[in-house]
Amino acid sequence: MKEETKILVEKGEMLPLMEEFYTIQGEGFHKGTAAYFIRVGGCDVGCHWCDVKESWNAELHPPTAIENIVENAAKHSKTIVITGGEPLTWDMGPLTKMLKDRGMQIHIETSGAYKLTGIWDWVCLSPKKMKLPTEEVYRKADELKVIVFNNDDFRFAEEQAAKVNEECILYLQPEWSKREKMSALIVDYVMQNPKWKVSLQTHKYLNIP
Ligand SMILES: C[S@@+](CC[C@H](N)C(=O)[O-])C[C@H]1O[C@@H](n2cnc3c(N)ncnc32)[C@H](O)[C@@H]1O
Ligand SMILES: Nc1nc2[nH]cc(C(=O)O)c2c(=O)[nH]1
Ligand code: SF4
Ligand SMILES: [Mg+2]
Repeated sequence: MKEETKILVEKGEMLPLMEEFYTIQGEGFHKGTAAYFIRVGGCDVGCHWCDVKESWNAELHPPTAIENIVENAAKHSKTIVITGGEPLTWDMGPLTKMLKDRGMQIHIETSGAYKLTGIWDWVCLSPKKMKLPTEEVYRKADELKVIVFNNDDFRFAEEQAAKVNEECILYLQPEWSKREKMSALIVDYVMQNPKWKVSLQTHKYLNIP
């Protein structure tokens, strides 16, 4: 990478862009809502069941000027979801400011493992055992979305729920490869513990991105 590009990426003025697509938010509180997704490359959290491992290596994704990202997004939707990879690997300040200046609603999908940068209308925190969220993101999370891969994830979910703010909406989402077994367990758990709600990856059932 050219030195010049590296500096712009460090400042958050260019970002390694994996893909961008207009679709329906499949998960969590805003499921069913049309939104433009910006998927930024780079993540070293290392979830073994991650459904987008191609995003991990930032070097495989072209550094892209945020002006170009914003221009494309503006053509499609007022609701923007920034995901990855782990978007908080990078300084989200410049991108989110530019999107806000264009009057957009901006949501983030994050593990919360790194410093929370950027201006957000909605923070979806999906904590991971290997790299726990920062204290700030627990305070700012609008929804907590815990992925359930095995029984221990119910314990982990309660531990994480104890750390988020009072208004945060609590979701349990089955890990996709275990969806049959875990969906049944989640249904029972939510009926026993109704502060939780079920979240499914509805876009996968709809066969959309
Ligand atoms: C691919 S991640 C990218 C954003 C960020 N790194 C994170 O983990 O929140 C987007 C969302 O998909 C969830 N996810 C990833 N792989 C999954 C799987 N196999 N089954 C269910 N949810 C999954 C993550 O927990 C997260 O909520
Ligand atoms: N439709 C759709 N909804 C999503 N919600 C969160 C996603 C993500 O990968 O961050 C995602 C995704 O990849 N597609
Ligand atoms: S934190 Fe997100 S992108 Fe990174 S490995 Fe885990 S699910 Fe995948
Ligand atoms: Mg996804």
